[in-house]
Amino acid sequence: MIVEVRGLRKVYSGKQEVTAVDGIDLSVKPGEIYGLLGPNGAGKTTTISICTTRVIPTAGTVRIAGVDAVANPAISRRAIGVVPQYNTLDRACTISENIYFHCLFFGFSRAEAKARTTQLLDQFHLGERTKAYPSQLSGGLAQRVQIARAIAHRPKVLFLDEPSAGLDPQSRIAMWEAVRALREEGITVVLTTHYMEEADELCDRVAIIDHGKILVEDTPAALKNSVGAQKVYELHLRDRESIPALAATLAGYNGVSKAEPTGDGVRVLAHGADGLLAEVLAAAGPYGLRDLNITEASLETVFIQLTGRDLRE
Ligand SMILES: Nc1ncnc2c1ncn2[C@@H]1O[C@H](COP(=O)(O)OP(=O)(O)OP(=O)(O)O)[C@@H](O)[C@H]1O
Repeated sequence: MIVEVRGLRKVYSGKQEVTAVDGIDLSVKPGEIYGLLGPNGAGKTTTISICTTRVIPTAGTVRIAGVDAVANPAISRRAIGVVPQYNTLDRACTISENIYFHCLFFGFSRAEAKARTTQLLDQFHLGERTKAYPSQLSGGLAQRVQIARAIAHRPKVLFLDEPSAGLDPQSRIAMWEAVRALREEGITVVLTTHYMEEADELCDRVAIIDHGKILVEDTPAALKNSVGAQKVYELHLRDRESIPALAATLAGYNGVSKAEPTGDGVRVLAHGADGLLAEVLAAAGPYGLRDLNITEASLETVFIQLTGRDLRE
């Protein structure tokens, strides 16, 4: 395992103590893209900050490529690259200088730093903007420069904290492609996200995290399979008093793996029996069916099943 986290805890002290990370264990295999998926405040950033030596844990251990990151932060920093949640490019330097000085900082000679900078500018399609300053870049471009800079010293593991926060959909897809290319190069990637599509599309394995704990961890496909349904029907009803009765009726239908009351209706997890939708509609009609939303079972469905909450809440 290239990243091994055991019994990790972080309690922030202050007027009110906050337990941000509450006993996390995780193991990341070399060459995989590993995602921590969870809502805001789940403890993702704190976990990554400890792994990248920026926050000291209250308890627990982190080993990166075999090195104890808490006891030997300076050594383990050579093995990791970090792209934090916010743009940390040096605004007084050009794109090219940001990468070049990073290389010098990690002990490259001037000639090596120059060659590595040229190579990265080319690899990340930044060649036309080498003399631009960070303030002149779009969010997507700045993110690309941050990734290029983070891998300049050839780390084994790249940590990305919410890499697509604030990116438009096109830049997000470009970023996914850049991250997949890093996996091809043999770089292990650990990222945090609260976008279930991102975890699903990009990650080889995902840990769902909430209130500082990992609830489940597996491949996106296995996590979705665990729900035991392909489709989710969200029924919104006018007559709220009858919701429990309707949920109980629907739960007995052939092809329904679960039917549960929600605030204003019933959520039906269905595993694709022919004609089921028509039966559900017929049953819900008398209760004042206001709206129906049908989606594929997703990591969001997994999260809702585990916590009773929406990822976005
Ligand atoms: N420096 C700090 N001091 C006190 N509390 C903190 C500190 N940093 C984070 N927290 C709290 O710890 C909890 C976990 O925060 P963390 O940033 O790790 O979560 P997150 O899942 O990354 O969420 P986000 O995506 O919003 O950053 C939150 O309740 C947060 O308010």
